[in-house]
Amino acid sequence: IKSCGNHSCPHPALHPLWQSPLTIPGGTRQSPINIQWRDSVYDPFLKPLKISYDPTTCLHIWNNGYSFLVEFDDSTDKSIIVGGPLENQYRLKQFHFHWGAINDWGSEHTVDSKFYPAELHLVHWNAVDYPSFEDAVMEGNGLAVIGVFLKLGARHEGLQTLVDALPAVRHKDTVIEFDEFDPSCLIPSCPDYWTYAGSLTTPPLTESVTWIIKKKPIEVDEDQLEAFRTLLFTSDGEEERRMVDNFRPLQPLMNRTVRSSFQ
Ligand SMILES: NS(=O)(=O)N=C1NCCCN1
Ligand SMILES: [Zn+2]
Repeated sequence: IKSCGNHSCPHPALHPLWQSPLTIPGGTRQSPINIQWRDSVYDPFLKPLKISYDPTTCLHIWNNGYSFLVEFDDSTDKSIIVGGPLENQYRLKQFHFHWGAINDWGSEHTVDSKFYPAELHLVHWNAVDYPSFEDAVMEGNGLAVIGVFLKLGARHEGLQTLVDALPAVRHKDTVIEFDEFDPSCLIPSCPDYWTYAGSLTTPPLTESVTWIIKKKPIEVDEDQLEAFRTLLFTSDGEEERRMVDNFRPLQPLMNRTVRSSFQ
């Protein structure tokens, strides 16, 4: 995607960078969506989600010009999730965040039309059926993304390890080694989640994601959210553009039902 040039940016949801021309033409299962709590359907056959991450699979943290992401060695089944709505196990590839310029918005999914100030995505791929992440990205059951909402509250000690590394990846395409991090510290212990069939929310926007959205948010403090907002979309030497409002507009639900794991 080209940078959006230097026009004044309208409301983030209208920002051309995230606008519909990039939606897969004829898309019937695009993400993100608004989760209307009362329209979600309790499914008693949904299993608890089982998460087992090995912190030694953590590789590096980098700024890819959309977000900052922590990438994992996905050459083995050391860091996986299984259960929940999933038919088999999925390998952790990376996690990243989406956030706003201010605390009134920033998440990609909304709950009863409420935005959270940020949202964490843990991206996994189906290594049982497909040989690589790149292959899985093209398949309807190729990916599973856990979404966790961030709300303003107490400081999150696990997140602080990440926040402390952000100045080193301030510019697009900067990377630092990052190891021994267990992202399960960022996932609420409450087992409740919603799940639905959707898509990636950044290119290639493919309709390959089983979304698992945790009902309970994690709490982070104002300084930690502000640290996200010190990152840049731009490379070193370019005119600085703050990395904020990196969330895609809500997409139509169309013929989909959101299931809940709880009553
Ligand atoms: N925000 S998202 O849906 O996770 N989008 C992604 N696009 C590229 C691969 C990883 N994830
Ligand atoms: Zn994301």
